[in-house]
Amino acid sequence: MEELSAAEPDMAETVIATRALTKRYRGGQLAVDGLDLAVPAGSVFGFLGPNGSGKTTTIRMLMGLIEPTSGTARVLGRPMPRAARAVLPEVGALIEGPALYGFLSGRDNLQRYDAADPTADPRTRRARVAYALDRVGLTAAAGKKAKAYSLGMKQRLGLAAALLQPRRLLVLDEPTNGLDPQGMREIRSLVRELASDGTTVFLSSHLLDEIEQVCTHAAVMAQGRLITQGAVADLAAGARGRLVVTTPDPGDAARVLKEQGVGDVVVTETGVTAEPPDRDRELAELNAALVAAGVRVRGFGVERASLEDAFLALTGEGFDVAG
Ligand SMILES: Nc1ncnc2c1ncn2[C@@H]1O[C@H](COP(=O)(O)OP(=O)(O)OP(=O)(O)O)[C@@H](O)[C@H]1O
Repeated sequence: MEELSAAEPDMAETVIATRALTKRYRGGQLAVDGLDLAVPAGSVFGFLGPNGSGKTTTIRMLMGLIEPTSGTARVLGRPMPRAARAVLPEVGALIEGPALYGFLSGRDNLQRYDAADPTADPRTRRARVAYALDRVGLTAAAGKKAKAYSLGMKQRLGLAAALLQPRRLLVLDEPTNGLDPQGMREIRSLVRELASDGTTVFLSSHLLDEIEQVCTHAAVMAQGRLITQGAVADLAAGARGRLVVTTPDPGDAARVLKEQGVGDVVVTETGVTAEPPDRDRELAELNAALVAAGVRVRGFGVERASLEDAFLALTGEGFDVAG
């Protein structure tokens, strides 16, 4: 039997699949360059990249809002934009902030939204709206005018609109952009809840730690190209962690580690970090060498690699959140 290569994931289990997807804007800007994306069913998939890396352009192609210059995109197994009519009713999307009427209450906004859907039965509208409000925790504030909502509440109302119908896939473009930490937490826990019901969630973000906290899978973009994708745990495991020594004697600690041949020794506020040795035995020896040299070691160990470490290892540069 022929084996499937990594570039040909099992379509049945892949909710979003693109092949060499490319977008060159009229001005000549190559915004997305040969993208092969594979989003597994049931995942919370983080689409990560600094501003301008091509995330929104990709999402707009996936939703059939713009045509790719070349390459293909399949969403829920169907080609986009050709099958947009059949596919989009099963996709809830929150792109570039929700369009809301500030003078209407949250509830009335949802009523209007639901009424605009020709497939939505007016007799069950009230129940659908009540359910969606409850889902995003806005029942108590449903009667307030949307213009009085905080940014986080507006964002949740936008999500409620996406949840009026049962969806197999949710596509959220920077859902926590501009929110305060509390608002970000609310959206994150909502995303987790939705995912636990089996909905695949595809969300873009320029925040590494956000992806790490909420996503099972991720793809990393830079300048229109895919750098890597896969399970978050695997991505992070691909990078080595850091040796972290907590000590009030960082200068001495750094000197001893360098003498022991340890690479990339960096003095921090609380001690020293460095490249970890390859074997555990060497780790114990390093600790012994520090103590023998009179360094007061308060903490010593290897910290698990983060997605940021993985990104650094892949690109050789920091993740520039400002783009
Ligand atoms: N309509 C357009 N016409 C021409 N160039 C565009 C257009 N939209 C985006 N671009 C350019 O394409 C590149 C990718 O932009 P895109 O918005 O897809 O990135 P992004 O990762 O979503 O960033 P952001 O988070 O800032 O939206 C950028 O260089 C941008 O300037």
